[in-house]
Amino acid sequence: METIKVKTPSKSYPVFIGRNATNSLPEFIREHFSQVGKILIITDEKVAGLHLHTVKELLSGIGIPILDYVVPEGEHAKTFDVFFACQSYALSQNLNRKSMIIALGGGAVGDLAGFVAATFMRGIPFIQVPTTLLSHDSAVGGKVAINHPQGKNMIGVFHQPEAVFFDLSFLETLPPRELRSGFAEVVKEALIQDPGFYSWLFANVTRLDTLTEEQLLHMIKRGIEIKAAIVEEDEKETGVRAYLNLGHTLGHAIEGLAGYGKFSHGEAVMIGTIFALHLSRKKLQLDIDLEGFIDWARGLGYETEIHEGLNKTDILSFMKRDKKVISDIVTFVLLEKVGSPKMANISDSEIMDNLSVIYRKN
Ligand SMILES: NC(=O)c1ccc[n+]([C@@H]2O[C@H](COP(=O)([O-])OP(=O)(O)OC[C@H]3O[C@@H](n4cnc5c(N)ncnc54)[C@H](O)[C@@H]3O)[C@@H](O)[C@H]2O)c1
Ligand SMILES: O=C(O)C(=O)C[C@@H](O)[C@H](O)[C@H](O)COP(=O)(O)O
Ligand SMILES: [Zn+2]
Repeated sequence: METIKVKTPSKSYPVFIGRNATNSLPEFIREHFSQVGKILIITDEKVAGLHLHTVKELLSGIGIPILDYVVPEGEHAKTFDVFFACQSYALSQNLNRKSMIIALGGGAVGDLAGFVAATFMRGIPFIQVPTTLLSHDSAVGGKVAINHPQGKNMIGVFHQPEAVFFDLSFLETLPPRELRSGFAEVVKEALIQDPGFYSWLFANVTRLDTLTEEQLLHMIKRGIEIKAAIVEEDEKETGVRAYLNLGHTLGHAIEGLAGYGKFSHGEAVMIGTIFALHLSRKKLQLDIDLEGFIDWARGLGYETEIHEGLNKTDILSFMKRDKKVISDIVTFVLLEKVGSPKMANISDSEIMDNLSVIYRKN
């Protein structure tokens, strides 16, 4: 099993990665959280059917009552109503400040359960047990949130987990579309920080359905190392952490405007990344074979364009509420080189002019 240590000003914690990494969860809780009175596992309907019994079985011998609360899948979990229902359930089961939450699922579950943990009685500990490729990104770094109809992750806090157990065996049940969604965040991490890793991905990953466990482990580990290093330097996003938002300015707008679920998070981020690469070429003379990148993305099954139903004016208005906006100017993460990101203010008219590159031509 691989272990990566994350050290932020508010908390240091381990990330365990490997097949059956969750086998070490009972021992970790016994060793570090023996005083915990109750554990609440928050998971979604799909993951509950697939993996909840395994985790509950593992924890059955630790002598702490284990409860579970099952929420809807995907972005449907990141709503105020579901958040409130989790709090109500926790109160009805007499959880208190000596309780702990386990987030079992993908990024949506992790974001929701982490926010429930951060706010229940002003904050209790939680452990991330990610089950998607994407959640190598979401489980690390402590951004936890729910959505508002006006934007993604608008209501949230920073609340670091006590540990992350990334069990590769859970990925075996992941549908191809979810693998694709997660791979977009791997590409993002490579683009912002590691040209060698990016070249490796570009040369070696031409299909997502034939990835070996060794390849998956490599990309999850390297992705987490990159994320952890950035979060260690800037836990609360006052500076470099914003680089992890490459592709997200437009990505969040596409996700939100199309209706959550139409594009998965990673699918939308991939289109946002293509737009950011296009702007980077134009504004910062980024030397990249963008057409080759787009062909690669298409070959992996990504949509690389959007249709007229998502109109430019709505996209711009949505992006005006992005958390990186400064004095009403939309700020994008661009690249000077692969591995060298830079923040850039882009005027509304420039955004409108350039958005045409991501519209379907016929
Ligand atoms: N906090 C952060 O730093 C951060 C980083 C990246 C993304 N995010 C958020 O994460 C979310 C996207 O993450 P995600 O794609 O993992 O979300 P998700 O939790 O919605 O999972 C995607 C789908 O896969 C299913 N699933 C999960 N694990 C499975 C498994 N092992 N086998 C079969 N099906 C499984 C889920 O039920 C769901 O339908 C978005 O809300 C995004 O905003 C947060
Ligand atoms: O950890 C971060 O910082 C990120 O930006 C990671 C992103 O992949 C993730 O989607 C995050 O939730 C976006 O945050 P937001 O602040 O733009 O809502
Ligand atoms: Zn993301």
